[in-house]
Amino acid sequence: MKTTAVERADLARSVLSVPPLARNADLSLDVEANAALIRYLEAGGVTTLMYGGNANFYNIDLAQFAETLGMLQDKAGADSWVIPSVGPDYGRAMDQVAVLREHDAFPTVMVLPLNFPATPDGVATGVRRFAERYGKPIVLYVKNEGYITPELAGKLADDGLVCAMKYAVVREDPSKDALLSDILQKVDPDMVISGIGERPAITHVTQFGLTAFTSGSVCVAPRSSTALLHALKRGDVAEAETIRERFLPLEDLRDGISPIRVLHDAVTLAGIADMGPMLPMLSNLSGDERARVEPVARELAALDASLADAA
Ligand SMILES: N[C@@H](CC=O)C(=O)O
Repeated sequence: MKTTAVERADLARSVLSVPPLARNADLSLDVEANAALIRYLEAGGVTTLMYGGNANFYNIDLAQFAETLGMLQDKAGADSWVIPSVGPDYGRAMDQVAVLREHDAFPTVMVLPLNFPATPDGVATGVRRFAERYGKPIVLYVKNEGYITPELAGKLADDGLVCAMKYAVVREDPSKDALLSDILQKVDPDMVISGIGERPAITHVTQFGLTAFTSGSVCVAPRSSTALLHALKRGDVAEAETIRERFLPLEDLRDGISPIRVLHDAVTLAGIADMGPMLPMLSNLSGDERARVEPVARELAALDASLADAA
């Protein structure tokens, strides 16, 4: 596992996968299933694993947070980079520093965005205090308009407290995004990652100059998502658009039902690894929903497997 400090080049090296977390029936960690998903991603060329929303780190308790860090350190490949998440609330994030000190190998963590009422000044202060206590620059996750101002985000970056920003404000038309434009006046685009999967990734990279993208559906189709990243890097937008199309049936289901729940069960239904039950406050798909997701997930995984066969 990568243990060295984050460099700009690290961000663009791989699609930043955002995997679900596999659990046994009693909600304990299913180590073998998590390892199987990690191996599936790595075999598809994905070496960055960010455990955040799709793994429901929002609701993980402190003991299982520690256990998960140990498991990820143990199961990630030698060249892989694992980014766990902390928060989303301030007190919990500060408490998690003690656990991170016992698992000091991780180069950074992402601070999850809080849905409870918050102010930009309060968020900037909370992130600053967390990063100072942690002692390493963090990944700032901007998911909503008004969460933090471009100026405050830029100040955190200038002060060396932020090594990357995950930008995930959903827009009807991602090419029209005044907030992102303003952020890029204050934060180096090399530090900013498109954070909403394959759908807006091409626009974010080609029009705004973002450095790479995060994806949940990469956990079903790692080769395809990696091919999309490579196409973008060599400027082949037409090829990138063609690859992106493959993801839209699953992304449509995710957006229509629940991005996190559909991904969790899609990994199971595609036969990649059994993710098991979801940690409260989330729950697995209904029978009807599973019936809609299964063929789509299987088709995407099969398409991805055909890329391996062709290689
Ligand atoms: N939310 C996006 C990207 C990850 O954060 C996804 O799940 O595809």
